[in-house]
Amino acid sequence: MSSGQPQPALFLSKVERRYPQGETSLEVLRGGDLAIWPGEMVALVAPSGTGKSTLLHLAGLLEKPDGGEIYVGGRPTAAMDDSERTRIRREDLGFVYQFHHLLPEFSALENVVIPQLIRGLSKADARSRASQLLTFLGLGKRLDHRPGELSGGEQQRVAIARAVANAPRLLLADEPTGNLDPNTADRVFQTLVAIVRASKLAALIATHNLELASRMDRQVTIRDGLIVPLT
Ligand SMILES: Nc1ncnc2c1ncn2[C@@H]1O[C@H](COP(=O)(O)OP(=O)(O)OP(=O)(O)O)[C@@H](O)[C@H]1O
Repeated sequence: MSSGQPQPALFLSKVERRYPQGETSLEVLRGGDLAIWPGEMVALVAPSGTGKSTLLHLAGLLEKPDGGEIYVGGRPTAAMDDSERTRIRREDLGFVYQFHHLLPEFSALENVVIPQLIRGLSKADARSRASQLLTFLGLGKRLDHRPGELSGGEQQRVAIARAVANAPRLLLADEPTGNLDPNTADRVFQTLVAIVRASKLAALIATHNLELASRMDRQVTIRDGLIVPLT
C-alpha cells in the first residue's frame, strides 16, 4: 500500500491463523479481509470459539498471522521486529478489555497519565489531557480515587480514558461492557461511542450484545474462517 493515499486505520489482508490440533491443525482464520477506515466503528459479533479473540490479538499485533498481512495506518507489520510492533501498539493502538486491568495502587488520573508519560509527554500535559478525558467521561469528581474506590462502570470508563489517552488510530475492545450489569453496560457503552466519535478514532469492538452492536457503523462476523458482514 502506498502512502499519500488515504489509508485504512486497520487492514487485515488474507489473514490466516491456525493452531496445532493433534496431528492436524485447526484453521481459525482462512484468508479473511477486513478494512476499518478512520472514524469508523465496527462491531465484531460471532459465536463463541469462532475466532474473535484470535482476530483481536492479530489486529493488536499480539500474535502474528500464519499467512497474509496486517497493515496499521497503511504500514505492513508482518516483517516488523518486536520493538517496532511494540512501538505501533503503544502509539497507534488502544486496548479495552472485559476486565479493566487498571493499576490498583494508582489513582484514576494517574492510570490515564502513565501511558502518556511512557509515550514521552510532559507530566503537565499528560495530567491536563487525563483530567479532560476523565471529565468528558463523567469522572471529573473521581480523579483522585483509586480503582478499588470506584464502581465497576467507573473503572471501565477509566480504562476507556486510558486506551484513548495517546490518541491511537484504532481502538480495539474485547467485550468492553461484558462484565457490567445491563444498565451500567449501556451507559459505559454510550460514553465509549461518544469518545470514539469525538476523537474520530477507528474502532473494532467485539461484543455479544446485538443491541450495542447495532449502534455501530457496521457489523461483521466470522463464518468458516472468513470475516463477513453480519446478516
Ligand atoms: N493458543 C491456542 N492453541 C490452540 N487452539 C487455540 C488457541 N487459541 C484459540 N484456540 C482455538 O481457536 C478457536 C478460536 O478461539 P478464540 O479464542 O479466538 O474464539 P472466540 O471467538 O474469541 O471465543 P469466545 O467468544 O468464547 O472468547 C477455538 O476453537 C479455540 O479453542
